[in-house]
Amino acid sequence: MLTLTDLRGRDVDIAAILPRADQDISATLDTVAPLLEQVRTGGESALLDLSEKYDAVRPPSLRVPAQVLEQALEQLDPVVRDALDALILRAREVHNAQLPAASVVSPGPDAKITNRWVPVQRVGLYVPGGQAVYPSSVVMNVVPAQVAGVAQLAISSPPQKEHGGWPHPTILAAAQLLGVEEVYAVGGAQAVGMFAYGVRDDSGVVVPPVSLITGPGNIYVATAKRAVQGIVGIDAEAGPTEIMVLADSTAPANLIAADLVSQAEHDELAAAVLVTDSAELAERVISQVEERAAITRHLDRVKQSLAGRQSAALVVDSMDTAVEVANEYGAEHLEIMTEDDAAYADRIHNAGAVFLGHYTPVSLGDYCAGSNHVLPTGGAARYSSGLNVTSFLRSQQVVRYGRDGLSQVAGHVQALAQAEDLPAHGEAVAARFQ
Ligand SMILES: NC(=O)c1ccc[n+]([C@@H]2O[C@H](COP(=O)([O-])OP(=O)(O)OC[C@H]3O[C@@H](n4cnc5c(N)ncnc54)[C@H](O)[C@@H]3O)[C@@H](O)[C@H]2O)c1
Ligand SMILES: N[C@H](CO)Cc1c[nH]c[nH+]1
Ligand SMILES: [Zn+2]
Repeated sequence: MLTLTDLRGRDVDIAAILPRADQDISATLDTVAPLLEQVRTGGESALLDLSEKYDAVRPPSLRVPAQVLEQALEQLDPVVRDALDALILRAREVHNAQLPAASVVSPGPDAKITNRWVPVQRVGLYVPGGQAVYPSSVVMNVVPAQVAGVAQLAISSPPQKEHGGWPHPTILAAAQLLGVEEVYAVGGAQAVGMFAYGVRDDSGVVVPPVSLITGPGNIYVATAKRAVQGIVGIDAEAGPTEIMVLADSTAPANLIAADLVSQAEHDELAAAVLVTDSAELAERVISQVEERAAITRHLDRVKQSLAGRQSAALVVDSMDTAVEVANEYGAEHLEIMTEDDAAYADRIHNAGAVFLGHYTPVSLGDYCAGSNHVLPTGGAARYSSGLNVTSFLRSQQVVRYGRDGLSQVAGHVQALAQAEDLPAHGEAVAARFQ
């Protein structure tokens, strides 16, 4: 199932041997582009047709009525409600601390630059719901958006045949718990298209377009987000889940196996990777993974994920090489289980989030650590962050110089305008003193 790749003694190009799925975003663009075009040109009826095709149900309407949201919360299992309350509390505390402060700088006399943080006005939050149910992703999207001060939040999640064509009731209950009233029963690439282009009919706007789309999803969702980037902003490409465990010979094989299987159950395309300098540990992990995978509830998905090209146990010459591999891979989640986790963590540049020690499994971060579980995948952790409060803010500079302030630098502006052969720039300054 999980294959051992022994790289010891081999002089390899690390980037070339990294385990990655065959079906990535580039390979999926051809499938997703026509769906987006169908939504752009066909509006509401196209969205309903696509739900029928991909979710096997035509929802009663795009928007979920208020009473359906209210009823979902009323009927929510109290144990799940307690868990959601606990998650919301921790997530709010963590995300409140991320709010950046404004700065005011006077770089000279009679000169002031204010750097302020302005929330995006309207955002579309995607909550997955194809193979599993993700109320936790409601919280992970909504809490940072609310802390940032976003005025309009809209959620979209796939319609469910067993629930009358509405998104799963636990997702609706989580939305209601957080006070989000605008919820749509649309999934996949079509939901991304709906948010990006908006929907109009003869009587006017049905769904206003958003400025930013955030949230996780499968390969179709992540691909659609890449495709609409530029029309709208996106948080990051947060596609099929990845876990990499960086471990030395001191690590417990049973816990590593449990964590690899835990993330493999998300999706056939999920990636579970171990990188270690201990062949003996790798062999023990592989055998424990096999035992667990054989009896786990979603064994078909798990087996496909572990057998796919994206999953592997990599054995390398040294822990230095293991760190190099981890940085080159840029995992969504990187667990570190070594004799000195903090020291290894200091050497990690590229990872969506880092989980240290035996008591910090990724599934804790998925649900209740307080950290955000919407994280970049496919190597995007090299340049993107996990979802956070600043994902919903823009830095905006407000500039004010007075007459004295401008006169101090007028000569420099003239000199640079001449040097760039843009004399009208200099003349605009000179005009103030004529
Ligand atoms: N990176 C992160 O932060 C993060 C967090 C949570 C979950 N995830 C990932 O989210 C994903 C959830 O996936 P899911 O499938 O359960 O739900 P989903 O809501 O992401 O996807 C379901 C939608 O996919 C579309 N779809 C399915 N098959 C299709 C096809 N052949 N062609 C076009 N569209 C198709 C359908 O429209 C359906 O509504 C998993 O991959 C999981 O690993 C990632
Ligand atoms: N592991 C996922 C992030 O890739 C998040 C999640 C939600 N529910 C369970 N897990
Ligand atoms: Zn998970």
